[in-house]
Amino acid sequence: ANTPVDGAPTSHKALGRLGTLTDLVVERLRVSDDVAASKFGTNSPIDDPAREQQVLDQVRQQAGTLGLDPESAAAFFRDQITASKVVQSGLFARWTARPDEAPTTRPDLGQIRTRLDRLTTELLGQLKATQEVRGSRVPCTVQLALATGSATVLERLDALHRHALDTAVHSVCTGEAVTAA
Ligand SMILES: C=C(O[C@@H]1C=C(C(=O)O)C=C[C@H]1O)C(=O)O
Repeated sequence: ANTPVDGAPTSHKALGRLGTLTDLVVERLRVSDDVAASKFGTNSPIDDPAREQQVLDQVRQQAGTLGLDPESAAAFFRDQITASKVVQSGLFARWTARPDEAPTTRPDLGQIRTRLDRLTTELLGQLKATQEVRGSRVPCTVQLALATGSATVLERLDALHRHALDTAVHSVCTGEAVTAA
């Protein structure tokens, strides 16, 4: 599926019925690189509880409109937030240890958050679209392994982003984010 993010088309890459969902999860992790670049060397902390609350409020509201259980959707997004902070702290550590690898430009956090808000809507759409397959535990586990495995190869994820991806998808098949309202 072609999902316009930031005006630019992104092509569907990861395989199987959870491929598009996984692509969006990876996209959000990549945006976390930009978040880290916007905060590194500034007073902005990696942890921003007020912003997290705003993200989760948007999630609960839009989930309800879609007929997804708001708390299950919020649980999925708490994992996305945890995964984003895994990426951010990993990159902070990397850039502190090797300043030559640190970003030389500082993107605007406000613009990045607008992009994250659009990804929230797209991710919720995919939670809705995958409700059926996510509800069947064994097929879901197989599809998730296929999607994350192919995304890891095709997107050339490094160890940090692979670890963050595992964190981000860990409740996809557990029923946590599955239930209809
Ligand atoms: C991505 C950010 O960093 C953290 C992660 C968040 C997220 O994944 O949505 C929200 C707030 C921060 O705790 C941010 O500050 O926007």
